[in-house]
This record gives sequence, C-alpha cells and structure tokens, in this order.
Amino acid sequence: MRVARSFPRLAAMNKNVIERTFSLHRTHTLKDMENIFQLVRNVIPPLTGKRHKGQDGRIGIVGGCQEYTGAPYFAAITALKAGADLSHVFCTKDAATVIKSYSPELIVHPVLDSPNAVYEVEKWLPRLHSVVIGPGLGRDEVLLENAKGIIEKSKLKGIPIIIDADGLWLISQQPSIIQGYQRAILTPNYMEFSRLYEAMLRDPVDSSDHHGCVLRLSQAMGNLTVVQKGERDLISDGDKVLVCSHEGSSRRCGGQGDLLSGSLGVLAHWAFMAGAEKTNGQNPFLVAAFGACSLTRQCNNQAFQKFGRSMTASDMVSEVGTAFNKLFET
Ligand SMILES: NC(=O)C1=CN([C@@H]2O[C@H](COP(=O)(O)OP(=O)(O)OC[C@H]3O[C@@H](n4cnc5c(N)ncnc54)[C@H](O)[C@@H]3O)[C@@H](O)[C@H]2O)[C@@H](O)CC1
Ligand SMILES: Nc1ncnc2c1ncn2[C@@H]1O[C@H](COP(=O)(O)OP(=O)(O)OP(=O)(O)O)[C@@H](O)[C@H]1O
Ligand SMILES: [Mg+2]
Repeated sequence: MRVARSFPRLAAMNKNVIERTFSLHRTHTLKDMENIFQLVRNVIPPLTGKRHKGQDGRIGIVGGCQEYTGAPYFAAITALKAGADLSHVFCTKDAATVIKSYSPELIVHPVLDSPNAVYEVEKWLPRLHSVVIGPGLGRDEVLLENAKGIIEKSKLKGIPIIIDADGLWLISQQPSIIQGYQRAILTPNYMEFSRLYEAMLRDPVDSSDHHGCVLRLSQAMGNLTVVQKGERDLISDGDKVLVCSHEGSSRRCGGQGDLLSGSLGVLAHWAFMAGAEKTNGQNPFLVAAFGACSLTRQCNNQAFQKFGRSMTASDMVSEVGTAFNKLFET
C-alpha cells in the first residue's frame, strides 16, 4: 500500500470526509479521507507494456442531438483523458458530424434517431465496458424511448450504467427502468435531484437534511449509487454517504457535470473490475464516484487558477491529465 507516504500531501489538499448512515453524520477522520483516495488509486490499472488497446476501458456515451453537441463531447473526451482506451458517442445523425469535428479521438455513431437505434447500439454493447446515458440527449420522446431501450439492453449485459442529464429526466418519468439495478450510478444536479426525489418520495427535498435525502433516494431506487452534485458532492448507496468537498472554485459554467459523468464511466469500469480486495470490501461504485467528483473539482480548481471568470468546460478538459496525476498517481 502506498498510503502512508501521501498522507501529508492529501491532508493539505482537501477536506473530504466519509460519513456513515447510522452515525448521525459524524465527520470522519483524515485517515478515512485518505483511505478512500487510496481505494481510488488501488482500482486504477497500472500502465504496463503488457496491456492491449481497449483493455483499460471502452466507454459508450449515449447523447448528443441537434441542440446539444458539447455535452456528449465533454463526457467522451474526459473518459479518454482519464485513461479509457476508446470512447464511443451514440448520437443523432445531425449531431454526429459536429461532434466528430471537435475531436478525431472519438468514435461517433449517428444512430440515435434511426428507426432501429436500440439494435444499432446493442450491437456495440458486447464491446463496451460501461455506458453513460444522457449528456446532451435532449427530451425528444423518440430519443428518450431509444435511451430506455438501450438501458434495458445494457442491464441485460450487466454493465455499469451512469445516468446523467436528460437520462435522469427519463428516470424521473419512469423510475422502474433502473430501479434495483445496483450497477447504476445516477449523477443529478440540483434540479435533477429535486425531480427524482419528488417522483420517488412524493415529498419535496428537505433542504435541512441533504444527507437524509440522498440516502432515502438511493434506498427508494433500490440501493443504486446516487451522486448529488453541489457545493459538496454527496455520494450514497443507501447505506453510506461519502462527502466530496475537494476544493474547486466558484465558477459554474456549463459542462462541468459532463466531465464528471464521462470520468465516472471509466472509473466505474475500473472499480467494478478491480474486485473486493482492491476496494477493501467497499461498494466499488462509491469509490468510483468519489474519484470522479474529486477529479472534476480538481480540474475546476486548476483551470480557474489559470483563467478565472473566463474559464470554460474546455479549459477543465485540458486539466484532466495533470489533475489525475496530482490526485491519483503516486
Ligand atoms: N455545451 C452543451 O452541449 C451542454 C449541454 N448540456 C445539456 O443541457 C441539457 C439540460 O441540462 P440542464 O443541466 O440545464 O438540466 P435541467 O433542465 O434540469 O436544468 C437545470 C437548471 O437548473 C438550474 N439550477 C442549477 N442549480 C440550481 C440551484 N442550485 N438552484 C436553482 N436552480 C439551479 C440551472 O440553471 C439549469 O438551468 C442536458 O442534455 C445537458 O447534458 C449541459 O450539460 C451543459 C453543456
Ligand atoms: N457550488 C459548488 N461549489 C463547488 N463545486 C460545485 C458546486 N456546484 C457544483 N459543483 C461541482 O461541479 C461539478 C458539476 O456539477 P453541476 O451541478 O454544475 O452539474 P451539472 O449542472 O450537471 O453540469 P452540466 O452543465 O455539465 O450539465 C460537480 O463536480 C460538482 O462537484
Ligand atoms: Mg448536467
């Protein structure tokens, strides 16, 4: 274990804590914080000459339509820059050329509005390690129906599914699509969380009890992982609540959540594959979510130091490599 050496650096670097359901939000110690960072490090595959292309992650992003081409791009490029080998985007026909023109690194499939969209994506599922459903998907009924079909096929394959943005809109209309599938991670922002919570709990969010709310939502969804994004990110599987308050900045430009869901695509795969020994028996999706939240906030922090108020999501993407090294490579 490389943990001991890096204690002081991490102490200075952040104030993340791990909290447990039944401990009434007891703030845990620096050791807990370091432990969770160490678990993230444990699941990251070492870079060796022995691995072949694709082994460290083939990630699919389902989203991208006429209005939104940035969101799937940010998610897909972040998955790659965080260490995935291949990043696929499944989007509508008119979004595809635009997304390709942002980056030659991405593999772009213009299938999401085709009559056999679900089949076209299903063909690729055996070659994907995880899917991120929703960035820039939009709310067109046909596209949402296709996303639903893709979620169902992904569940049958047992692959980790990250649901974000308009994917969460779909889930708040029809929660049973994902309820009980414990290889799913939901990444709601403030509004998305409120919609999901009200749909599931039939009550408005209790703003004096964020921990209780994220726990209850996870439990109501069948103990899948929920990442409530905000000033502090709360991550729960209905049993524990991890808190990520790693220092970011006060700049809130669009696209930051897309970096989070894209990096979570690859981290969820790594954590899932790593096995219980590497995660010390912890839920691998909690570990992955903590890693993705910390990484996104670190990118935000670094980009803000360079650009201040003019910082955009693209500036954060440029920081993924150095942020990753700073947090996780020892
Ligand atoms: N460049 C792009 O293509 C981008 C596209 N995006 C896409 O845009 C679509 C809609 O996403 P939205 O996030 O706007 O979803 P929503 O339609 O759920 O809107 C959330 C709204 O809530 C507001 N809000 C956020 N935090 C709040 C708070 N604490 N209190 C009150 N209001 C708050 C925001 O201003 C936002 O307008 C998705 O498909 C998403 O992926 C975004 O990811 C941003 C970047
Ligand atoms: N008030 C805040 N202070 C610090 N970090 C924040 C704050 N709000 C959100 N974040 C961070 O920004 C990232 C994105 O969260 P946000 O709520 O902006 O997502 P989003 O609305 O889905 O973004 P997007 O525009 O990509 O859809 C998360 O990593 C979260 O930790
Ligand atoms: Mg979002």
